[in-house]
Amino acid sequence: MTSRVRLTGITKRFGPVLANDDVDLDLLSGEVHAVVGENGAGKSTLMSVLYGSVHPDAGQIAANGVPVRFTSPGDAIAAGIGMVHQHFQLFESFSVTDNVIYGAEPSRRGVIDRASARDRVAALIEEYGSTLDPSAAVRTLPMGLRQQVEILKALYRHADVLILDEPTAVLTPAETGLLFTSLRRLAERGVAIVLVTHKLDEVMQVSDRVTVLRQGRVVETVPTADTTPAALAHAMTGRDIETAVNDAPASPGAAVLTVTDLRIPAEGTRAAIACDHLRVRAGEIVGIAGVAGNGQAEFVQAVVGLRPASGSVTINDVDVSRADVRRRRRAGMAYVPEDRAAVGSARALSISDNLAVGRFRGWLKPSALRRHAADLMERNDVRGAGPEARMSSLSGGNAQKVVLARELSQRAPLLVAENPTQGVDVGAIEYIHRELLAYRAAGNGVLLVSNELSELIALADRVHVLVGGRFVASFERAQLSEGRLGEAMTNAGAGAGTAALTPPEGD
Ligand SMILES: Nc1ncnc2c1ncn2[C@@H]1O[C@H](COP(=O)(O)OP(=O)(O)OP(=O)(O)O)[C@@H](O)[C@H]1O
Repeated sequence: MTSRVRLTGITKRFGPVLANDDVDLDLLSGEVHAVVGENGAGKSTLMSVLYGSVHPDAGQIAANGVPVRFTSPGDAIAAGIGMVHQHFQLFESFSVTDNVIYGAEPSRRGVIDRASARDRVAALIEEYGSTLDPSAAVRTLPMGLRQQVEILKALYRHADVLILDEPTAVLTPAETGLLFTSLRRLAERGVAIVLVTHKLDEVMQVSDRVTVLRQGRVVETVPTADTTPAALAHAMTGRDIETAVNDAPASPGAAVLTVTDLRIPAEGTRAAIACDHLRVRAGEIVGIAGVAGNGQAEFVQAVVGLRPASGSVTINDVDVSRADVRRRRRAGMAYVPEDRAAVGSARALSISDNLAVGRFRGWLKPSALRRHAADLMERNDVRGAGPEARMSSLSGGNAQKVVLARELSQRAPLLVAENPTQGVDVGAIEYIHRELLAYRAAGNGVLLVSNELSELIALADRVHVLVGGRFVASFERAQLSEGRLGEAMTNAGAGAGTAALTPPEGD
């Protein structure tokens, strides 16, 4: 295999942080190359350098052996480099075709040549082996197909280097399988694929080689066949990672959350959401499993007070059915939202301010706030420039740790945690899982919504499965397995009508 793009000696500093330190990365035509590392190790920075959106302080890029300089993503795209962002950049109301061609429409005598655009997109869809309907509006598509639109956008622009940033975070297991088959096919046709991910089992499954970054430096680049997930985790963190498991007997106390007859009407393409009864008791972790987009986000919003719903919600014996988030928090709720950038944090404020939100009342000395922040950052291993750095300067995983640290430190009787380990590294997952188990052991209750079945199986005392807005099945801890949960999640059509009621547990 020949070198398609070679990065040599890439160095990038953000103030005091050395995000990339003399990094070499050689991407070969026809390989899937995984890039792994802890949160803040410099993966996104390196990819941004490759995509022309970050300018390195030092280092060179060569494309097909020829030195190039990227001053913008436009230059990188012109050099055949495509990026599939973690958060899709699509127009919801546009069709698949219009999204793919947007900004690169073929024209004939100054007029958009729709016929040739349609033909090319149809040919690409076929070549990619996709089932996409080119005229479908993107808003009607599930995540896996939206992602295909993003990939087709890059291929339409003739990309033969494809960067994918955490591409499976929002996919179902089946969609992930399809994506990997497609990636392997693209690689066989000579495309160089870079996969940035925290999921080491996926690295093992799909990649040919893997580069490990640690604190801005390359630790190693190895053939995937010559390594193991444990060895990669050790290379990333410098220590052995142990998985935390809920093995302490449950001794649940009083209910800290009771949801009864909750209803959210259907909206647009989203089905109505119904929950007849769900309860979280002190000292237990109750999981909600389901594929993203099946109503989990809306259900959580209704529980925490961000979305109106009929029915009743009680937190710690206080009826909060009509209360806003603030009053629910006062009743004893902490909340780790999935979208920590938009909902969980104020990106323009400092880390210190973000850690203090909702924690203190009255007047506080800035020095005390800073000490509190420095302490929480240290205990939670938040890697950034310091308490006064802006939240927006943190890497994704470190931003998540800040939100989690703040919410856990409230020691509220009820914690609602929505995909708390999405985008965080193996070491942080271990840490967050231990913290959630400690929260349970301290006699608090956790409602854990997660797309990761392994997370629910490791931690939850009971799991409810949500499909198409309805709770279709419930499993006690002893019954939990990937097979059972996966089956309940995919048998939506069969199960939804018959088992829509969540049985009241022990009532
Ligand atoms: N625009 C920026 N301003 C200041 N610091 C930054 C900026 N971008 C990145 N950093 C810092 O550079 C370091 C590397 O960040 P980067 O986002 O590349 O890490 P990452 O490996 O992608 O992490 P994650 O897995 O959490 O996404 C981090 O310490 C981060 O705080």
